[in-house]
Amino acid sequence: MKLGRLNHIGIAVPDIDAAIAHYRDVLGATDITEPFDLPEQGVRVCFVNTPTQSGPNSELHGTQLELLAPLDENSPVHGFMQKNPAGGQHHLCFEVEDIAEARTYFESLGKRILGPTRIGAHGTPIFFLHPKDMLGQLTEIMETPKEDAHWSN
Ligand SMILES: CC[C@H](C(=O)O)C(=O)SCCNC(=O)CCNC(=O)[C@H](O)C(C)(C)COP(=O)(O)OP(=O)(O)OC[C@H]1O[C@@H](n2cnc3c(N)ncnc32)[C@H](O)[C@@H]1OP(=O)(O)O
Ligand SMILES: [Co+2]
Repeated sequence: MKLGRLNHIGIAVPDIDAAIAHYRDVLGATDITEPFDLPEQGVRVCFVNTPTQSGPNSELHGTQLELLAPLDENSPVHGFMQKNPAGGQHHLCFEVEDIAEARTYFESLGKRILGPTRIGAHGTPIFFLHPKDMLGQLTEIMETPKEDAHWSN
């Protein structure tokens, strides 16, 4: 399996509107998407796109932050928020060419895969690897979008 780009950094937050105001007003983010609910994933989510090195007006954005708030106590983020009420870095998401091949690969290594492969917030297949098997880092694996989606308002 070949590791692809770091697609996004997942950040859990208690209040997504307050978090948007923080990234906009404190950190000066200019490319933040409207938040939306993903009930099947138990989260409310939005993306903060940072500019590329070539400046904020280029077509492709730089590193993307995925802000996540739990929808209810059944959310997979709920337990994390209980332990980290202020929120914080939640997961890393790496891209791969072929999600099925990647799933077989990690299974062959005995890594715990959390739930079925499903469509994530970027509209492509994802799965998660247990943090205890990944040096304490909850790791999302995502199939590379066929054309790089530019997430903006
Ligand atoms: C909308 C899709 C979007 C996308 O990109 O497309 C997303 O990224 S959605 C993101 C939210 N969804 C998920 O995170 C799904 C996978 N996560 C899970 O299944 C759970 O969160 C799980 C199993 C990782 C943890 O669940 P929970 O906290 O309820 O279980 P435990 O308390 O038993 O935790 C076990 C153990 O792991 C530690 N832990 C929990 N979360 C994290 C984390 N984010 N990073 C590192 N470690 C984590 C927790 O502290 C426990 O450790 P212990 O030493 O036993 O206390
Ligand atoms: Co994610």
